[in-house]
Amino acid sequence: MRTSIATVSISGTLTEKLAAIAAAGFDGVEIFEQDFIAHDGGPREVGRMVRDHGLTIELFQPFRDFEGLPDPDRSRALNRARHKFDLMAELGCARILVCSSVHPRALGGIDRMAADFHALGEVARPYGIEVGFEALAWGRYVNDHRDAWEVVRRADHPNVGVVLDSFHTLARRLDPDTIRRIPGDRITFVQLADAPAIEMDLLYWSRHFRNMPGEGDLDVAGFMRAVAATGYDGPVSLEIFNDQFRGGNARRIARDGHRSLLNLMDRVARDEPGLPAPQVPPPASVRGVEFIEFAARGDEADALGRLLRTMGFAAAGRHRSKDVHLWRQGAINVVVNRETRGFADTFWVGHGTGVCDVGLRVADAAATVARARALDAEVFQQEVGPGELQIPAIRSVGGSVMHFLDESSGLAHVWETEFGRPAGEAPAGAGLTRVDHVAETMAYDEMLSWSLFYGAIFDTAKSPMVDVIDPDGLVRSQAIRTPDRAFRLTLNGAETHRTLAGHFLADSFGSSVQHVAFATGDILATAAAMADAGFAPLPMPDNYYADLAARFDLAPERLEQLRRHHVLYDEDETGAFLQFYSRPFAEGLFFEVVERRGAYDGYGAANAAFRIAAQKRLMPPKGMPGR
Ligand SMILES: O=C(O)c1ccc(O)c(O)c1
Ligand SMILES: [Mg+2]
Repeated sequence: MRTSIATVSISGTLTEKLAAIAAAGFDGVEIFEQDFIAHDGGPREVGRMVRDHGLTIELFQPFRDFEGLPDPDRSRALNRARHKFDLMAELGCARILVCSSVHPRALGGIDRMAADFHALGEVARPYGIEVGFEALAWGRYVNDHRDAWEVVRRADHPNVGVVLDSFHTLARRLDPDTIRRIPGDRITFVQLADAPAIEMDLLYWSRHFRNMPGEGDLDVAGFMRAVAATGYDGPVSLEIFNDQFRGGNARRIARDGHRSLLNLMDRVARDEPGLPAPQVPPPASVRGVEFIEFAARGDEADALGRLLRTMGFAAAGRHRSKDVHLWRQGAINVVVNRETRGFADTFWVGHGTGVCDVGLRVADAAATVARARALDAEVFQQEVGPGELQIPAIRSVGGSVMHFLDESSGLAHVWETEFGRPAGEAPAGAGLTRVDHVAETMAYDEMLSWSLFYGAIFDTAKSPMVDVIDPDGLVRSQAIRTPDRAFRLTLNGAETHRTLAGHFLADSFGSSVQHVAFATGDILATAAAMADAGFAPLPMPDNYYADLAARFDLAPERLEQLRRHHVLYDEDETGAFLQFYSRPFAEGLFFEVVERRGAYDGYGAANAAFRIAAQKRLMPPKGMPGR
């Protein structure tokens, strides 16, 4: 499969766009006419610049308002096409996209349009140019790929085919399986884009909100499966009109695009029978969180240790050769790394106290890294000391790392090997059993990147995005989880620096884990045990409990227990959710304790605004000593 991307998808000048596209590993580009016209350099120079990057110009586009016109508009349109074909000859490009007309004088008529395309095919033939007809979702007479194909079929010209664009098909909720009846050799070109499910005008949605396959809510994989079933073997190209991407980092957007295409084609090869076998290991199956590692120093490391102790964790040993300490409870391993060399040190210097490493239990650690590498992730390796295992790892959010452990390769013995403590001998403590979820905070414009990263590498599904109201702005939250819920992750995107998440980003110098939630089977017993050990929960105001009494049918004694332990409550048709929080530590990190009842699958979004307000009350005012 040849990968391609439209220049319109990337920010910057044409020169910058091409450099970013080439660096991301694409094979080719669609030259968007606007990008060419704005460039100061002729078509031969542009053609050379593209080829110097090792790229092919797969398509020139768009050619608008061509079909169904009365004369003299019709002959003018054919003349306009000749000009473009001359230009394409100089560029070195042999495919052009003609998008369906929105011209006020266009007359429609399927045979009239077919005759126009036959005539255009005759003009294109001596140039060796292929013309592809695309149905814009808002086209005047043609706005459905089935009609575009009928025009092409009746045009019956070897230089005329159909262009399929997933956005136009899926946005109009057309059944992508109708593509299966088009012969693959009549498909000139295939464009892919996803988009978030928002009800709005089609043209506006298309020009501002498209995103990479897997970043939105459309069934781009179903669309591409249908295309693959036709036998189409030409380039597959991203065409993403997105306001955020236009202003974003060109290299990151291009890398995300490449990753999304590889991921999509891998999923298609797995799901559509009869295609060549996938080249990379399958999406990794995550079994749970094996450890959370903090980089910390001095007083902050001591304070973290005290906090863990009040939460029921036991000090479970020191690393054989390093200043690294293990805390345990239930199946939870928290590692506090105080080393002044190596990766944790680098992380600490950049971020201060924070989660530098998350260890995941996976089905196959080596295969997980192989898939991540194939999807353009950065493999992480650090020199191992005496008595240490080389555990497969990759770079993750904000320069942190993610390690992978499995049963089969002996990596499960890491605790015994490095700490002299076999797994499974942890105390029950305050009743915390496992990590429920890990919450990462990032700038809003990084959220799609990281949700694609996790979605592509791991076997996960994402929940609809939720808006969380901070007193000083909006925070968006996207949850990602494995099918069995053994691993849950939330990504929180801050739009302003005045939100709690925004402060955290500023104070910890970039994206990283802001909180870790631990699960308990009995939150009131856990809260009581922690209180006995000296734990101070995040205090919630009485107003919150008065409102709970109004919203839910809770017995007064129950409500009083929740209030006493500062436990927040939510319920829906599937079950109930109880949660309480620690007070913030270091640069705004915190812990959460949760109990899920029934099949409750959320994160207490209804409580988030009140939790954030409570946390903000504990923050020292800006400009005061201590900040
Ligand atoms: O928004 C547009 O006009 C437009 C132009 C060309 C395309 O290929 C497309 O999908 C949309
Ligand atoms: Mg298109």
